[in-house]
Amino acid sequence: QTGTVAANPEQYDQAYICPVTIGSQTLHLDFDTGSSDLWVFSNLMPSSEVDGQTEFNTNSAGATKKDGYTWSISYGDGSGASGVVYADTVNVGGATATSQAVEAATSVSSEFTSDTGSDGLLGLAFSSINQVKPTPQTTFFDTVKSSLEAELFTADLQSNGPGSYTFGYIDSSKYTGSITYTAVDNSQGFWGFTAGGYTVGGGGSNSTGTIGSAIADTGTSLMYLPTAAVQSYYSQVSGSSYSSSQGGYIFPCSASLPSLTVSIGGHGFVVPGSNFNYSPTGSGNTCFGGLQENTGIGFTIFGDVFLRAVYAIFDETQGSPRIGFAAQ
Ligand SMILES: O=C(CCCl)NNC1=[NH+]CCN1
Repeated sequence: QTGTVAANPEQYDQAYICPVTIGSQTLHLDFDTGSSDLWVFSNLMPSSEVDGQTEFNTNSAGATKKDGYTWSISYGDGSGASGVVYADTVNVGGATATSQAVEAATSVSSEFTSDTGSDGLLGLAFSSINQVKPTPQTTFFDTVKSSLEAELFTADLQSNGPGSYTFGYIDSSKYTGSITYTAVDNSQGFWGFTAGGYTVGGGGSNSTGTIGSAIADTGTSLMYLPTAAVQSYYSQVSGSSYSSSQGGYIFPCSASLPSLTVSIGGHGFVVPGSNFNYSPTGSGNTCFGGLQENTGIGFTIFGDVFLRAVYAIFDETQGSPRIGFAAQ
């Protein structure tokens, strides 16, 4: 089988939300290659923590409670959720898991309550970091992958317009040129890979360092790189500065933003300057940068700001996982 589902950006491309059918309900979930739990708002939550989201009905006929199973998760941005576990049929654009662990929230943090466009998350990292106790559950991809035409999924994220995820096949209309594959280190449960040198702007190679180990994370809005690369970038943006009150680099919204080219698997991938204007700060006609320092996160994260510039293939067809990128 295969699946194809639209990926609809929230405001400022903060996250990408996809329709998922669970039993007879359709919920809109944030597909997240940086985590491994499929969790949903549910009827078990206090109404004070729900702001218009669709709630999974744990009393529906097809939902089977997994007694004694619980979960609790916290994300890199400090948000979190917790609850209990059911099994139900989950259909993503035609790819169907007949008995998928659906983690019903009993509580969510304020970030999720206020994210009114999302009814939960669908984790697409490795099942080794699933947070269900006493027994970790498989991700949707792990549950269905043996039944897919090919054991892979792809992400085509667009700026300010619908993109898509596919399961089981590569859509050759979504990219130009060839796909560059590179090995994945999933020892920490993420789609980890090694990135090489970088160049700021279209000029010659002006980078000195290399980026090193990184993760591909559709659940993170921005791109977080080592300090040297980030300082090198903003040195080319007039009027930019680090704002401790805003918690990152900002610049005049009228600033001209250079592109950033990153070498992965020996191929240079260009992130256009426009990707680095994330959102207005709300003060002084300054804008918040889509590129920020990785200090304090512990990971270099190629989030949506990068992934919008490429077609990404998350591939387990070779036995060992690999990730592929192509220009789009
Ligand atoms: O938690 C992370 C970072 C992993 Cl290093 N990404 N996924 C996510 N989901 C919601 C917010 N962020």
